[in-house]
Amino acid sequence: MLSREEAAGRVMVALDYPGAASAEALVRSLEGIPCYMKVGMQLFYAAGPGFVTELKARGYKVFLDLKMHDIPNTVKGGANSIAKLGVDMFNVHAAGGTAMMKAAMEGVEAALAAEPGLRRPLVIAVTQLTSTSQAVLNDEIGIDGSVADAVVRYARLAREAGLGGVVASPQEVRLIKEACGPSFRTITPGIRPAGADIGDQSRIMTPREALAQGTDYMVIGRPITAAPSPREALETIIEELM
Ligand SMILES: O=C(O)c1cc(=O)[nH]c(=O)n1[C@@H]1O[C@H](COP(=O)(O)O)[C@@H](O)[C@H]1O
Repeated sequence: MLSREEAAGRVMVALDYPGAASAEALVRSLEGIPCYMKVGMQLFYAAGPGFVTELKARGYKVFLDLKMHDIPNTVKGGANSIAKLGVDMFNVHAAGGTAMMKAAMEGVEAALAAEPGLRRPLVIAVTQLTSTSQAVLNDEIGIDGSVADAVVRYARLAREAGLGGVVASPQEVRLIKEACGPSFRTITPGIRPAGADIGDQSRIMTPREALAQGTDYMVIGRPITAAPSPREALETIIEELM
């Protein structure tokens, strides 16, 4: 059983908006609910780091979702810059390999060494995007085997590189925890309350199902942001988790 506060803390609201004004309106509509805020590419590329530091200054937990995937030296520099923003969590693509993920950790360590007192962010790796189906993985991308196998392989790499968790669908949470241990965090998008539009997601579960799998955090965007009342939609999800 989760308390209301614990349940809210498991939800990461995806602020997928074209600019600061619309994102700010959503943040204001959820005021007082202790959920995580996720800033992704659309908002970050438009509003910049100022929006992130502003959320932190107002006491929000922030997941900066920029999914870095580049050569190790570049990712090290990117991770260094992100760590200096004081975010709680950020991600890279596990497909960049162990050297790239280790470089991300080095970038964080360098930032912490340069600025003692900086918050240590949890660095996580994206495994297989939750929009990727089994058929797309095998027939289009050309990776053989099951999605779950690919996800677990990436999760093991991320753990070996010293990362704290992975992004995957809730359908793979149990296998990830088995392979990497209970304290290795799972962050799961692909969350759809019963009856909600699936949209471009492929590997989905309801909030309650995802929680039952043992997920640590669930990333939820449109089921909240596109609802007539985002606050009511979030409250309903929180109730479902309690
Ligand atoms: O890293 C992510 O957050 C992410 C990884 C992934 O595999 N799938 C995925 O949907 N996401 C993000 O999670 C959010 C899901 O949004 P909705 O589909 O609107 O609930 C979006 O902001 C995506 O960018």
